[in-house]
Amino acid sequence: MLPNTPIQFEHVFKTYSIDIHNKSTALIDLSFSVKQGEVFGIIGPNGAGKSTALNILLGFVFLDKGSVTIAGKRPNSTSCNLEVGYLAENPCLYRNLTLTEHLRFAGTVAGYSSVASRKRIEELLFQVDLAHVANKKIRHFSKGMTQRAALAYALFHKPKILILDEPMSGLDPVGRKMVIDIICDYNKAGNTVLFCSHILTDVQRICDRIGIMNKGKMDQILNSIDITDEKNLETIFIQTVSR
Ligand SMILES: Nc1ncnc2c1ncn2[C@@H]1O[C@H](COP(=O)(O)OP(=O)(O)OP(=O)(O)O)[C@@H](O)[C@H]1O
Repeated sequence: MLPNTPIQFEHVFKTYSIDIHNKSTALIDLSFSVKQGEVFGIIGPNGAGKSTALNILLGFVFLDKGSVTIAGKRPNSTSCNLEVGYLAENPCLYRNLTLTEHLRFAGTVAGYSSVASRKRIEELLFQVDLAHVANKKIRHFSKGMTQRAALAYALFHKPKILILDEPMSGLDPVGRKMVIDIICDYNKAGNTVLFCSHILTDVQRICDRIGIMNKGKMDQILNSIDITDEKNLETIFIQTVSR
């Protein structure tokens, strides 16, 4: 069972050292939480600290001060990794392996038997609509197909929490819709989603709550239900980041 607050940032600070004299401040007192079963979208201008926040949550980057929990545990602990799926902005799949080979590997890592793994692969190929290219090498995939393949890989172990960095970037409208539908289906099954994106239309369409990050902190959190249309979100965004 996941806690009611599967993701929590409390007063998180992060500064990168660029060289011996220069530092770059990414997060300044970042606090927010994501509730069980919601889709939470983070938007914000370039350099606001969105990727740094996700990287800390996944344990790729260490925070300087504050605390972060995911699935009630410290980032990157073995028990929390079983609950978490992650899709990077530019997923690193092996160009010379097929999608089936990737998924079989995910099954082995997740401890599935070969029979259970075969069944799960079939389900996922159907879900991401890639059964027809299951045995093609990833290097022959388009950007949209690669994104869906990576999503299948991230979902293999049925994580309760899905983290996505710019999941729709670079996709055409059909590819975007497919990825959005997969995320929405996954959420309807009771799972929690946190993602960051620059595409306000998509954020508006799929999120329960939207956090606007600016200059390393969470400036405000909006309930999607209170935003009448996409223009409205754009206006709030621009007002927030130009303060
Ligand atoms: N590895 C790094 N080394 C040094 N500085 C970094 C590093 N990663 C990020 N930064 C700095 O931290 C700040 C926040 O960057 P971050 O990538 O988290 O922002 P972002 O909101 O994800 O931006 P974008 O929308 O452009 O992806 C920026 O000033 C950036 O230059």
